[in-house]
Amino acid sequence: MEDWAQCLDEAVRVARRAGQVVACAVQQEKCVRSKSTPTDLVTEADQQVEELIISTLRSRFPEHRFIGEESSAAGVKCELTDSPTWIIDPIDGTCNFVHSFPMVAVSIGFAVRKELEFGVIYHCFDETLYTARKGHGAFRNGVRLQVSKEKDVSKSLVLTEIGAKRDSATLDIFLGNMKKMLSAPTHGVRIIGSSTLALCLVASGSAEAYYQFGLHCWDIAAATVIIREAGGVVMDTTGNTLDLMSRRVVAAGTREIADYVVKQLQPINYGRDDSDPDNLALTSDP
Ligand SMILES: O=P(O)(O)O[C@H]1[C@H](O)[C@@H](O)[C@H](O)[C@H](O)[C@@H]1O
Ligand SMILES: [Mg+2]
Ligand SMILES: [Mg+2]
Repeated sequence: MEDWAQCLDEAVRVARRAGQVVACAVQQEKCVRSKSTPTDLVTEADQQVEELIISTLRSRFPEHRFIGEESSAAGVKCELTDSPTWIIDPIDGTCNFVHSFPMVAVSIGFAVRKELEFGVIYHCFDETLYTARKGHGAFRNGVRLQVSKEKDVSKSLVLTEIGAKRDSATLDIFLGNMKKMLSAPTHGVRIIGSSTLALCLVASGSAEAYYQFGLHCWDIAAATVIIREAGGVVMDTTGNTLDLMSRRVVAAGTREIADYVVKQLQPINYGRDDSDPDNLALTSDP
């Protein structure tokens, strides 16, 4: 039985270090560019922090593989194999980072034989550390986490994120999905600009559900372990098993709330993280 505790310890160390770099960089002048769309932002800090994380981990674990948001943006193939693989979002909430809006995290997930083994998410503004290892529970600053056990959707708070596509057809579907949630009626819907921190709020029992089309494997990986180890469910937006590379997710404290959310959603097609670049044309149709 492999023991990945050493890898988890290293992930915590480098996440904290990366988080401190982000917390310093947020006060500096930023060079902002866009990637897939004008609202899909990236800064030099995203690239430098990813380089810091990957170079640190690669020096400790040279035989491991790495999937990073900014490496993928630079053309490195996003491929999950059976090898021990680190799945990294160096700055989750880059738009928030650009605006100094205090919801920004470093997310480091780890998978072996395509199974998620542990996740670490560090909230850079308030130094909150979320950790979870498969079979060992989920924690926030060392205190065990428990999801909300609410089954009644009319007593639920639901979180989502907008995603990068802002064409009219996509926005109609996005707003239609939000209208379905608001007219359930749920207590409310919140968008905080960081999918990983939103998912950690579900793991903490501070919200009952999260759904999104358009996030990536590096947004989902670490948070999935944290929610599952806090007693929650993470699945595909069809209600089937989670597909880490599918760019879509539903997460909830209870299966009942997850199933309700799944039934309301109209899909938005963002393609896949592991599709070839020439398949990206598929993502033009919502
Ligand atoms: O690019 P970063 O790492 O900031 O991640 C965000 C995505 O860019 C958004 O599309 C998505 O909607 C979420 O806000 C996600 O956190
Ligand atoms: Mg990011
Ligand atoms: Mg992200």
